[in-house]
Amino acid sequence: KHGNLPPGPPADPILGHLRTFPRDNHGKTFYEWSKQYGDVLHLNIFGKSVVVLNSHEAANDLLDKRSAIYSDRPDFPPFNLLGWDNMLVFLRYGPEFQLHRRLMQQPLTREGVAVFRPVQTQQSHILLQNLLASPEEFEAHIRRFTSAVTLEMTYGHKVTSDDDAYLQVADQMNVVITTMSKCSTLELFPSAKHLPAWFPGAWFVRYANKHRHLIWDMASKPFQQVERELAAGTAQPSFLSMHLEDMERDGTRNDAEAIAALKTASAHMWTAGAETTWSTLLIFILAAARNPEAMRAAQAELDAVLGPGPARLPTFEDLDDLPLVWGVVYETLRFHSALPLGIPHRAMADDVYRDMHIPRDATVLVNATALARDPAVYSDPERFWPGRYQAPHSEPPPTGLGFGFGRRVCPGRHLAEASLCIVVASVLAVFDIAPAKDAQGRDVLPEVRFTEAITSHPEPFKCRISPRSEQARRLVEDL
Ligand code: HEM
Repeated sequence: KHGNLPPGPPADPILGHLRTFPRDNHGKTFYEWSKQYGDVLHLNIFGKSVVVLNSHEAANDLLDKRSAIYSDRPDFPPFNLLGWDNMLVFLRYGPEFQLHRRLMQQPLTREGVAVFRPVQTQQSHILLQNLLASPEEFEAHIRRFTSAVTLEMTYGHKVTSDDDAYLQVADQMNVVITTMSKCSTLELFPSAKHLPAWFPGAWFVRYANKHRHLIWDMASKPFQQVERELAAGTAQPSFLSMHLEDMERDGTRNDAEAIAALKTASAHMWTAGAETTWSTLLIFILAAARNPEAMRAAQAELDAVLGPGPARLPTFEDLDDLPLVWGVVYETLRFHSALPLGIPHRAMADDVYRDMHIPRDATVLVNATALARDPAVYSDPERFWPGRYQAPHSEPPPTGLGFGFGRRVCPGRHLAEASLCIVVASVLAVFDIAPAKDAQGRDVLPEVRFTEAITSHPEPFKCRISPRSEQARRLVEDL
């Protein structure tokens, strides 16, 4: 009655695509399949429909234009076990979703996030100092940047040393997030518990039970501290303090349900924002080490705006004059997404698209690898080319493939873009990033290898990060 399901590779009559479902390289495999079968693919996993969208057209048509029926989420058993099912990212579409979405979105508008600029600027300066002192530890320094920025933006808590108590809880949270995000795409399906033994086992059940208390440490202790600081009049402006002050004003401060939602939303800033921003900044460093020419063009632009040398460090006010720095940020998002298959959506009703039947309850994935190479949108897609977003080429920024679609689009995208942009501008202003050298002094280009999970980041790699000039070194030393 609804027409045929979208095409896909041949399926086993009983197991469906279970054996064909790629165990790694999901994005690349789906992309290859899409060239053969079309941009909308259908897979059957234990009788459950999985639809993979491989073009901007399909993603926009379904997730944006028909968002009224594509804004639900499937269940996420591993994360439910952790007690995270009441976090926005995992919430089913409905009134609770609306409440959490409002809480997240309100302070994080394009204009609203400007209040966090001093925190991002200060922490980016600490990042520069750390990179100068021990450049080979860039991964840890970037981790510290995202942790400190998230803690201060969410709770107004300033990290002043590595022994900071909240930083330690945050570090533990980071480990949990990284470990849990190793759940493969297949483990996200409720049918995962029926998977045969050759699939990764139910390791996450034990792991989740052991670590579920952490999120409450993260949610409760800083929350109480901000309440105390507000009472004493010493609270720094933060996501949480701004919301609590608003609630005081509209008389909802004693509404237990609203307070519980706010506590969860604050902890969620962490689980949703820190890992993704860290991964994306590592992807930037990898891209920079592999594409020094592309970076030199952005560095020339920085010198023109800041004065040669550079004469000073960039500020947020400079960013409007730095289209190539934005180009590097956009190319980083396009080069590899920290969420290569986005976060799964769920179809809330039967639908027909281009004569194809999309069944109700189908899990709908967006394949960022394919969108990054969409011939209708990007020319010469394998080339890392920050200039593609400027006139006369004016290719569109990879907002959808980076931050998602429709009513579930990432509410932290303006905050994330601000962090990415100020770090990329500051790092490129003072450092050259180059491939590591082998024993014979030859360049060793870092390989393009990423971890395979819900979130994804580069496998450990080496590169050289060194000051661009004596003036650049002094600028960082004098911070
Ligand atoms: C570079 C950094 C980031 C990237 C690449 C990223 C990407 C994404 C993507 C692809 C989605 C899925 C959208 C969809 O379902 O269509 C998402 C959702 C989400 N992101 Fe981000 N994000 C980043 C940073 C942040 C930050 C800093 C926050 C903190 C406020 C945040 C909060 C969220 C939340 C709460 C959701 C779930 C929204 C919902 O289900 O309605 N993200 N993000």
